[in-house]
Amino acid sequence: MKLKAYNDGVASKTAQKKWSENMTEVAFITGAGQGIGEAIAKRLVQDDFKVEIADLNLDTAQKVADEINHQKPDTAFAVEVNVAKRDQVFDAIEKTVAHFGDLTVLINNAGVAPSQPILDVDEKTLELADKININGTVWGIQAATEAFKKLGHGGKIINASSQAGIEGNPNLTVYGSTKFAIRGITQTTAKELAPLGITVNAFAPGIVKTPMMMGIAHDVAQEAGESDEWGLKQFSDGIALGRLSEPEDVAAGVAFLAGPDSNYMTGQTLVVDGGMVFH
Ligand SMILES: NC(=O)C1=CN([C@@H]2O[C@H](COP(=O)(O)OP(=O)(O)OC[C@H]3O[C@@H](n4cnc5c(N)ncnc54)[C@H](O)[C@@H]3O)[C@@H](O)[C@H]2O)C=CC1
Ligand SMILES: CC(=O)C(C)=O
Repeated sequence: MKLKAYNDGVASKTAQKKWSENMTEVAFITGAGQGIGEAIAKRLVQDDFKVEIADLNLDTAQKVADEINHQKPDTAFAVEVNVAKRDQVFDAIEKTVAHFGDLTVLINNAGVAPSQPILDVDEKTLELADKININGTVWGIQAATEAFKKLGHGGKIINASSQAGIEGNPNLTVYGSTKFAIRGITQTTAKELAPLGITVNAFAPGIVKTPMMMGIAHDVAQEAGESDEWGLKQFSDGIALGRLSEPEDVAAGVAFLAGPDSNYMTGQTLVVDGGMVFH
């Protein structure tokens, strides 16, 4: 009975309709003011999406939106949001629907990545990472689900995990635990929301050239008294494809999850890491 409900939900008429009638796709992307989120926004606009550039930093979000609108007018809109705050996430998603008239995809991309040896882990760091990476994802899923229900159609939710959420990385106990949690949240909500025609998937990047990764490499290097270059090498050695990831590599995987070719996928984590972890 339950299985049937899941299957009916994923293949529901509303969800199918949304992705087969060439209607406007609208994606809300958190942490889109820089790095991977920015690349996702730019890629989705190429794929004919309208995009909400949601970030804690309104200046960078506005800059990304301006760049996109300059290339393709009226396709991007910036909004300030702290994903750790439930009310702000709901407000920002309501603003998106008010601005674009719809919401079809949520990308919970915003995150922070503290790096500390286990004995240095403190309450404040653990709580902050959980609030942003885990709670922020839950608030996003709730707010998008409410919006999809009000709009009368299904939708797609895509969450940022990491290779560090599939295999443990030294010094990343705090960060890695949040990224393991994202895969759990993705699986449970995929089952729970399938009857509403909502799919939930995650993406797991490897070592991506963004300000976040440069910060982690720096912290690890400081800890060992080595150079930043050495720090980066600790993470980049062992990538089968022999190069670090560009944000655009990840955006291509996310575009697949956001588009119709992934309609029969839910609860999965797409690893885009150049061959680091194999599961
Ligand atoms: N860079 C990498 O190598 C990898 C990154 N990831 C994940 O990909 C996602 C994006 O990472 P990057 O682009 O590298 O990070 P980044 O640090 O370069 O950019 C993150 C963006 O999120 C925003 N942000 C931070 N806290 C926020 C909050 N409370 N509310 C709203 N926005 C907030 C920041 O202002 C920034 O614009 C993260 O979830 C990260 O954990 C996963 C695997 C590897
Ligand atoms: C930042 C990150 O997700 C790593 C190192 O896997």
